Amino acid sequence: MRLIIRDDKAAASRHISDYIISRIKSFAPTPNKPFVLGLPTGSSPEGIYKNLVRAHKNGDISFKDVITFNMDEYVGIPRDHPESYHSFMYKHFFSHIDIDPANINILNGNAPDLEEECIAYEEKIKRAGGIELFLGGIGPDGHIAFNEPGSSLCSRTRIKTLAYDTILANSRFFGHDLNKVPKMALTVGVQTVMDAREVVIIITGAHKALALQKTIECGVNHMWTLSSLQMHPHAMIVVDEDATLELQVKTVKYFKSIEQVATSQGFGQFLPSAELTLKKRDSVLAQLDSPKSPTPKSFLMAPAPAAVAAAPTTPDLVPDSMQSRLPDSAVPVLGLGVTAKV
Ligand SMILES: N[C@@H]1[C@@H](O)[C@H](O)[C@@H](COP(=O)(O)O)O[C@@H]1O
Repeated sequence: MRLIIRDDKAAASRHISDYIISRIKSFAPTPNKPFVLGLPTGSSPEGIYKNLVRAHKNGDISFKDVITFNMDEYVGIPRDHPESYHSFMYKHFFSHIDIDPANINILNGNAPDLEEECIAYEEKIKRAGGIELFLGGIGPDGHIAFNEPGSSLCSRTRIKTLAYDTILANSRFFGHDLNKVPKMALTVGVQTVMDAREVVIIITGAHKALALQKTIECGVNHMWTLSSLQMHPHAMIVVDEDATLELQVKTVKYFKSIEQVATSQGFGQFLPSAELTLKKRDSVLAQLDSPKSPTPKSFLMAPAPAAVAAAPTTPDLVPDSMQSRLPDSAVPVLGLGVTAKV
């Protein structure tokens, strides 16, 4: 998991919108190979949508060959209700970009058979080839989509009763009247999110600091459903400084240094395309199976001690802020050809 820490919400949003744009561009979607994007609602992603709309208007990105699947929708309020997630998505995103309306998928909280609606949604995701990147936010209790505390970490799209905390948190959109907040929703499951090839989450504000701490520093736990991301091979959480308030200083420094070192080495959040990974795998298997290419004997031999001792230190591997923490003399590190100061 990557944790990216930015000074404030605007910078965190910018990081994510730039990242989504570069992912879509490098994927180079076509009508036959669309980019499948999972999307959230809420105040957290508003800045991201604003940036994506601006980039589209500047001619920097097209959503023509992008298929979207939204995370969730309330049950029982009209589609055109100003607080429905349909309305939210059109207001903040879909009405301002060149997406084909046929490519927009949002759960229908007024479907005659809600269970069928959920089954069909999972099937549609599968038929679209699976979600390439799922963007999400979280509730203060650590829920992802509407997967409230105690949700099964294997859950799929289904009908969900909302927790009192969530009803309370969302009442701000309904004139602070708890009676007006829908009590049920349709939501993708934790497993639906986990099945995405990549998950990117935005978390900002001190009121979400405990949820971030539980997600990152504690174990995988159904009471904090986002903690399931610890089991995802490509997860990135982007936060502002306020959201880190409950984290240990050590955790914050660790993730900051990881980002610094990775950037200095030219590794951002790099995700090779699924096709490229498969091609590489085929080529590796072919090499392993080929009698012509055994591992060269010279590679298997121990490195010459003189060469190890003479190897230069590699300050590039250590960010500037940590240079002063390096001890003084250089010694070889486990024959890796890398030396560190002691
Ligand atoms: N179902 C949504 C979630 O998907 C969202 O992450 C959460 C946080 O919203 P906000 O970003 O406004 O804090 O609200 C709702 O519960």
